[in-house]
Amino acid sequence: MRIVVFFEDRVGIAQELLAVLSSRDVNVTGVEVEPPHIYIEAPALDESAFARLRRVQGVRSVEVVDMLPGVQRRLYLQALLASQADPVFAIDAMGMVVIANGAAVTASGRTEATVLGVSMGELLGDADFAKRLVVEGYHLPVREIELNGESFMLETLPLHESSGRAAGAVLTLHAPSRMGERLSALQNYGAGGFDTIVGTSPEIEQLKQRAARMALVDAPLLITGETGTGKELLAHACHAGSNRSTQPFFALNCAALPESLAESELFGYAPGAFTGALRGGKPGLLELADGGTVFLDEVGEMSPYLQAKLLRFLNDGSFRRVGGDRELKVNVRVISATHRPLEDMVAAGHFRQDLLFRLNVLNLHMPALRERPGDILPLAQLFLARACAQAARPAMRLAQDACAALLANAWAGNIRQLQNVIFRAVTMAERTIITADDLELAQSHGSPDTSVDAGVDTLESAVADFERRLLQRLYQEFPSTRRLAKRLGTSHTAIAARLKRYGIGQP
Ligand SMILES: Nc1ncnc2c1ncn2[C@@H]1O[C@H](COP(=O)(O)OP(=O)(O)OP(=O)(O)O)[C@@H](O)[C@H]1O
Repeated sequence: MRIVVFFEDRVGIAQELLAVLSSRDVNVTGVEVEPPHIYIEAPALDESAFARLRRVQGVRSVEVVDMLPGVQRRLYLQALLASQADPVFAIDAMGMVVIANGAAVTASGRTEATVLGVSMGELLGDADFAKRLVVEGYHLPVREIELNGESFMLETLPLHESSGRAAGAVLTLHAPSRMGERLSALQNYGAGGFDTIVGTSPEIEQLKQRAARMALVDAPLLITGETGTGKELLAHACHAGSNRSTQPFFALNCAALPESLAESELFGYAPGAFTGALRGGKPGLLELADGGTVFLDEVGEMSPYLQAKLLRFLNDGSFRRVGGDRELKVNVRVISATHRPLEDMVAAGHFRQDLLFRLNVLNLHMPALRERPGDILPLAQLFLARACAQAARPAMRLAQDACAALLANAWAGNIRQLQNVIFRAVTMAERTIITADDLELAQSHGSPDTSVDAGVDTLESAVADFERRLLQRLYQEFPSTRRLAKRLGTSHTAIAARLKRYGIGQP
């Protein structure tokens, strides 16, 4: 049993409370003092013990609680770390690993026990790592590193004790292809609003005007558009421009999680819902966002079961936590997004028509980048400035041939791809002028599919040609054999052999 005693702050009161318990032979197993509260864990306390504690001078109340706050914070911290898709290490002032999240343990290719306490330099195969950390004040500029044969962009956040003394750092390892995305997320979300949506093309201006009107209507909104066009950014801007702007905004990518995890993330779970669950249960995003907005990305990927549960929530605002029997009601605006044609999915029986009606009360369409070429260079300039700041490089500029190459590219991966191309160019460029050669763009400009049947001799050569172009294109987004193999559902060695055959990614 855990209790919290709320007291008037006076010297010695904590000891007095513990003395009361020890005089009653209560075996106290945990104590946390956070004046004016003391939290106590003990096997069992009867009413008379409660009454006795309440009689101690200065005690205002004694209540039962679910968890000691320190334990709760630790559990939340663990859950927070586990929810991070990117590897995160916390290291001490000597460069030794103190905490590693699940992704970090996996990326290191070791077990948790053999990662903790090991020097980060050893993991990175860089004997001078700790020395450099100290010299640079635990704040290294973003740079590419290798962990267990895979490349990452390393971001360092120094940690200081309250006295100002360096206590170590938190290291986050981002896949190079996602670094630009992260930069933007960090910098845009702080500001919020439609001004964060860069672009002056008539298409985007019109969209922003419509979106600003829709932001104020408190009804579900569906955003359609190709992947990487800025749907999440638009969703956030709609939240920031709504009457809910001071309330929370939470996003869930329905494609990234298996059904059971997506369900508990969204709806939460009740105490004891499953083995390994937090004792007191866990609120889901809908509860946490009460009064605010939940953004459901890739909503077309939701399982039929979750579609039914979401539909029920949209119908009357109520739901149950996983394993819970209590009906909960919250006031949350749902903004969803998809790059899939939901009408076709309805026709094929993969998406519920009634759910589509509910989600699609309002709708906005994000145009692809190639449909608004006027926005390419302003966006490139924005990402260039951000990447230089993040990578601690002097200001850079785009040469004319680089601008021409950017304008001629097909941008199958849209703005996210543009962001990644610029970020890589900044980290790799030797000089402060970025030329077309510094940009890792696929050779074939224009629509990637138009020339598939041109000049085909044999099926074999046509397939090889397709394979080469596919890999060239995907390699920009997944620039490591391991990731590319995962994306294409094949083995690491099969991809490595093909990349070698087509000379992709070779110096
Ligand atoms: N108009 C814009 N101005 C500035 N940054 C943008 C703009 N549009 C998109 N971005 C940035 O491009 C990246 C991709 O955008 P976002 O994640 O919003 O796309 P998405 O359509 O939701 O992608 P997906 O469908 O893959 O989830 C983000 O980092 C975002 O901040």
